[in-house]
Amino acid sequence: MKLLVTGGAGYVGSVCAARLLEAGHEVVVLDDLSTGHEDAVPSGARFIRGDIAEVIGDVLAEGFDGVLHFAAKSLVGESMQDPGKYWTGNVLTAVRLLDAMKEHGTPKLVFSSTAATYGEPREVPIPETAPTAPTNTYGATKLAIDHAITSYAAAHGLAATSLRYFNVAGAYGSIGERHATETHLIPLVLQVALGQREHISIYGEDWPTEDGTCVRDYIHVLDLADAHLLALENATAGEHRIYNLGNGTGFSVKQVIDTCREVTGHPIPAVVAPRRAGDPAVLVASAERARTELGWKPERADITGIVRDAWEFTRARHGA
Ligand SMILES: NC(=O)c1ccc[n+]([C@@H]2O[C@H](COP(=O)([O-])OP(=O)(O)OC[C@H]3O[C@@H](n4cnc5c(N)ncnc54)[C@H](O)[C@@H]3O)[C@@H](O)[C@H]2O)c1
Ligand SMILES: O=c1ccn([C@@H]2O[C@H](COP(=O)(O)OP(=O)(O)O[C@H]3O[C@H](CO)[C@H](O)[C@H](O)[C@H]3O)[C@@H](O)[C@H]2O)c(=O)[nH]1
Repeated sequence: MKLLVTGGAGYVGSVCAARLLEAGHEVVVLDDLSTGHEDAVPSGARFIRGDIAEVIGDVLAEGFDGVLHFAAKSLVGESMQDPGKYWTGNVLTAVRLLDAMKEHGTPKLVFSSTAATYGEPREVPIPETAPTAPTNTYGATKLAIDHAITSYAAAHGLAATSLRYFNVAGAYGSIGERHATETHLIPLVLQVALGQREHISIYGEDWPTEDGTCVRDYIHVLDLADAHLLALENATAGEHRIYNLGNGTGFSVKQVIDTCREVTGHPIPAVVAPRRAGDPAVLVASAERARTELGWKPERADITGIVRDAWEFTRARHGA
């Protein structure tokens, strides 16, 4: 297939672009480099630098079999302080993309949705049938896009899939997570091991969990990439399917820090800090639907392996 990967200079998009190329697809990456890096775009992909909202019509006019839409603003805190950036950057941009796909007859879409569409869970593990009540603007914009996709699929015959990622982690060789503004736990802990940070702050030790720290479902970015390939293969015209992607196992913040200590051999000082606003205590996915309908099976669920891949990537980038 000839595929457009928006956000293919970012963390998840660049890993997925590399895997799509390996699977024999033709890949064009569209990215404005607002948070991405040109050198993360895999060498076999054609790179177009531009803002989707401005150039998507011209780009899709050349004819594509599908779009994988990773591009987004995705900082939860920023989304609360500057919501306009998220409603414009995420929702308006996605509607422009959907209109251009309709105009140029692009048949398939895979969209990066998020666990943040559910908000505070009422049941754990979280199935796709759980109520969607986002607790932050980022999640609200992703949910709005999911709704837009549902109606475009029904009205215009789009074959669409939303993949709701839980906590993406790990790396694929030299491609990994390097956000200029890093908020994610594992890369921050690894910065301590590198000596770039003195300690890691644990956001709350009084949560209703076994060790008092928040529990999350960490999914290897390569397992995520596999799900994108399966979603492309299994999509049906006129349908919008939604799948949660996680391992179904939760790890606490303390367990993650301990794993990082074990993998890096660094003591990694940790300091207990106040809770971070908007954090649910436990987020764990039920990915049963992806398993049964897509035949997806995460192969790299082991947290030590996930951290090891992230550490190898981080160490190699910093020559440590
Ligand atoms: N990383 C996670 O844990 C996680 C979890 C759930 C969902 N997601 C979603 O997955 C996707 C990828 O996340 P990531 O961590 O790789 O983020 P990222 O910031 O590394 O990548 C996003 C990419 O999109 C590009 N971009 C943003 N707006 C654009 C625009 N208007 N036009 C063109 N390019 C644009 C950026 O330059 C960047 O390269 C996002 O949609 C995010 O919301 C990520
Ligand atoms: O310095 C830190 C950073 C994080 N945490 C904790 O570590 C856990 C994981 O935090 P991340 O920021 O790595 O990830 P989130 O669970 O907040 O975010 C993930 O889930 C969100 C949905 O809630 C979004 O989808 C987001 O993109 C995705 O990365 C949370 O309990 C957080 O409080 C710390 O204790 N200290």
